[in-house]
Amino acid sequence: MIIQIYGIRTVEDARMVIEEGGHHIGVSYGKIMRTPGQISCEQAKEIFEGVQPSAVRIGLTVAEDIEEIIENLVVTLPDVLHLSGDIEAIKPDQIEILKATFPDLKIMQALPVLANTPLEEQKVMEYVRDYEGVSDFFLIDTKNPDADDIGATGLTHDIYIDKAIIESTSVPCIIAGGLDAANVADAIQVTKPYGVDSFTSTNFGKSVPGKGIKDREKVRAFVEAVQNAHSRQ
Ligand SMILES: O=C(O)c1ccccc1NCC(=O)[C@H](O)[C@H](O)COP(=O)(O)O
Repeated sequence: MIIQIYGIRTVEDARMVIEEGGHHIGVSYGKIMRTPGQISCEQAKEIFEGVQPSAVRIGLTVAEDIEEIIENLVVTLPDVLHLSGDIEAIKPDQIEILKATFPDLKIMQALPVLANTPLEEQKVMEYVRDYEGVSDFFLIDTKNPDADDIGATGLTHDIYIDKAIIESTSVPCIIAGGLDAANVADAIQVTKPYGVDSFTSTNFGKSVPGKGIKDREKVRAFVEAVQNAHSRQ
């Protein structure tokens, strides 16, 4: 079971997460500031170089301009590009261009799931069909209906929607959205995902600008909960 931890802003946090059992380290970056926790491309590059090759390095962008995404990728060179902006802004044929430009790059497309909304009233299954041909992974994540980007909400959604998606596609799916040490076992048992993701629940309560935000004790509790749930399967 892959464990992906987001919110990595320093090499120290990246190494700590890997020591505690994380497999994918998630870094939100960009030249143009688009999300509150985003770091620069140069900082992301330093983190990715500092952990190579012991983890899968995930670079997150919410940019909606393909030229901007390419310009940032040239600097950061992650193993996986996580597209977490408005899904309709980057079409599958533009992802083909990214894949042709960076042949070794894998794509993780975030799939937006709205909380408290039945599956039939959401477009997520349509997105699965449209994007499965160009995605190496899906991240099934909670979307705030008022935001363009997907994720980092700390909010759960109906895990039976994740189950339906996972059963409908051959693309490996990582589940996300308000997962924590207390609810992740149930989510694993119901959905049988390729992996699980955490951001909010593994952060310190308060963040200090320029410092790491990941709490070792919370990361450890999350990893232990995932490993225990996985060994019971
Ligand atoms: O990591 C970020 O800063 C970020 C910013 C904007 C959109 C998504 C972002 N992270 C994506 C992730 O994969 C989160 O870990 C995922 O959304 C789960 O977040 P949470 O529900 O807070 O655990």
